[in-house]
Amino acid sequence: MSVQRLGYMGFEVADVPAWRAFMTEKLGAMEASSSENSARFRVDSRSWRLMVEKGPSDDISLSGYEVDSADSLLAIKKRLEAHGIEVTTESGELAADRGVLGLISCTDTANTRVEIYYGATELFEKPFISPTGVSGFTTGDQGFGHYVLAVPDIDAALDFYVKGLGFHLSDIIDWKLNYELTVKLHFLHCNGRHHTLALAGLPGAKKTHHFMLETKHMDDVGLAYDKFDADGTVVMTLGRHTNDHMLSFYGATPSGFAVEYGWGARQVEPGWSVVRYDKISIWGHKFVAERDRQVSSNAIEDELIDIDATLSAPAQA
Ligand SMILES: Cc1cccc(O)c1O
Ligand SMILES: [Fe+2]
Repeated sequence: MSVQRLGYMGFEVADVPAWRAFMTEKLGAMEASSSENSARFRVDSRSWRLMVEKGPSDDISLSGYEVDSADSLLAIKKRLEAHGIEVTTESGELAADRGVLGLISCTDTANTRVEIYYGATELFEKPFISPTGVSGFTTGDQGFGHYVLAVPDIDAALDFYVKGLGFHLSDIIDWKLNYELTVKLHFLHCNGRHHTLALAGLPGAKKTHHFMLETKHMDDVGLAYDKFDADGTVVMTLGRHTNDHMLSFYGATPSGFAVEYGWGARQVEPGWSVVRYDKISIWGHKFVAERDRQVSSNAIEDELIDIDATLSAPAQA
């Protein structure tokens, strides 16, 4: 028994209002609930997929993995305990808070909380409607998206997620970040999504490198790209990945890590064989330096203002 799909994620963020605006106005997610210190968001028929709670870390607070039944939940609990991982059976109150029928939890080797549940809440009677008109997000059996974590001990993390939770390796990319630093990225799948989780052996200030949402139409990506470009928050330009062939860009979140917004990924098929890559992208995905971001959006803005001034100037006598 292994985890079946990524059901939800939680982030601890310093600025909840900024995240409420970011999730709805930039990513086109639907606000499910909010208070002064927390908010939850929908991207499909489920009652929620992303949660932010006020706190200083500006980093991942938990991941929530789904299994299909009470029996599966018991089976994964036994698998984890047999692997020496301590598992907590969570209270009915916390399960009710998550909107699930059964909930257990453990902690990964980088001290990140991992929840496993069955019986999430579907809200077909309250259809998902994107506030920015996103056509829809690719979720369902593939879970709601993917995320990349920087971990201090890659072998320990792989043992937890592969031997413990039952992930399978899709492929490896040796990502040459600069002349001195090449990071080995391990891409892991637990369903047809090419990767639900990627691990980088890279002790960093933050655990979260990015989380990813996949849209149903390519134009959803372009329309979102323009929003990030307009306020200078594109972190990596449009590009297409070598391994999952996703067309995507990366934008800055209010917490300093990135969001990847993509479309058109290929899935892991039966008989998939592990390969390796030297590049993360077939084309594109160029880092946008802070200076360039500001210049590009301001320059465009200035140009538009000049054009307006010209158009509105009184005709020369
Ligand atoms: C860095 C990176 C490389 C390949 C696929 C991804 O989704 C990704 O984020
Ligand atoms: Fe990604």
